[in-house]
Amino acid sequence: MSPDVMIQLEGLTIRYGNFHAVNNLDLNLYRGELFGLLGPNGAGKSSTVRVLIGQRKPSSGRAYVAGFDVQRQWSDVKPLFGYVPDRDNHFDEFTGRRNLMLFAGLYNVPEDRVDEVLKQVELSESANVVVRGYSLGMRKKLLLARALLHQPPVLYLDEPTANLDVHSAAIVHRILREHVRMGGTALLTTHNMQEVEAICDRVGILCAGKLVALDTPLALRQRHTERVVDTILAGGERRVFNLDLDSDRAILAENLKLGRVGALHTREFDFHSTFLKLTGTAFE
Ligand SMILES: Nc1ncnc2c1ncn2[C@@H]1O[C@H](COP(=O)(O)OP(=O)(O)OP(=O)(O)O)[C@@H](O)[C@H]1O
Repeated sequence: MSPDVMIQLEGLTIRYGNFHAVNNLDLNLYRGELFGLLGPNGAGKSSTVRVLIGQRKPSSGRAYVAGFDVQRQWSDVKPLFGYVPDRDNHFDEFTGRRNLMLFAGLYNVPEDRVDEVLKQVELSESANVVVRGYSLGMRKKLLLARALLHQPPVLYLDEPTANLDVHSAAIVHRILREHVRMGGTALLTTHNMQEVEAICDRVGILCAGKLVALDTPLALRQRHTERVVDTILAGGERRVFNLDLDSDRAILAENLKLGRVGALHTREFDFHSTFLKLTGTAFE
């Protein structure tokens, strides 16, 4: 294994009964990489993460973190990651600080680290408020603070910015980018395509348990973008031309030559369109 590989999935297969939720997945994640695992509902993202956090055994195949086998060397793997689940499990009747103190005790982390992570996620002012009074966004940030406590090299995050306002989402993004800038690895699942384009170094798109795309968001967008222009022709007719089709290009050129194009707008295809195209065609 290359020293830069932090997480390695080898032929990972997860079955529920006869149903393949994840089917023979090979994937390497590197140090210093923020990786987005994408896919429609039911694609197998959470099942994959469940193996990595030790909640589920693979039906076949292997998962390694820093060269340690997740099944066979769990005690070496466990301290290497922090996990932000999609649903929180805080002690509601305790303050934010007390919640973190409990975990600091479990991880043998010095108490001043608690105030550091509270500051990092901008929860210092609410540290002494009971969690029952926290908003959904504050709860999520408290989960991230907990995952960061023991400064693990790997972070797994299940939809880390769901329910967060723009400001809080920006805080999470900044923390994740900082984590990978310092050589850490982050694996996040998300349905937010803007987030993917904004912060992910690479993405893998799962569809029905199989990897259908793996690259940088930009490369995927460039490779799969349809070049489409919307026009309004003389007489008010609206027409869409696909520049990847010879026939459409020829008709558009002819209309331009005859001065019949009143307005022309090139569509900006974003990563959202790329995702829909990749996941849609994968079912065909
Ligand atoms: N415990 C389980 N028992 C049976 N089937 C399951 C179980 N957990 C997941 N599945 C099925 O496995 C498939 C993959 O589920 P998984 O939760 O991994 O998908 P996902 O990509 O995380 O979806 P989402 O985006 O909705 O969270 C789905 O069809 C799901 O119904």
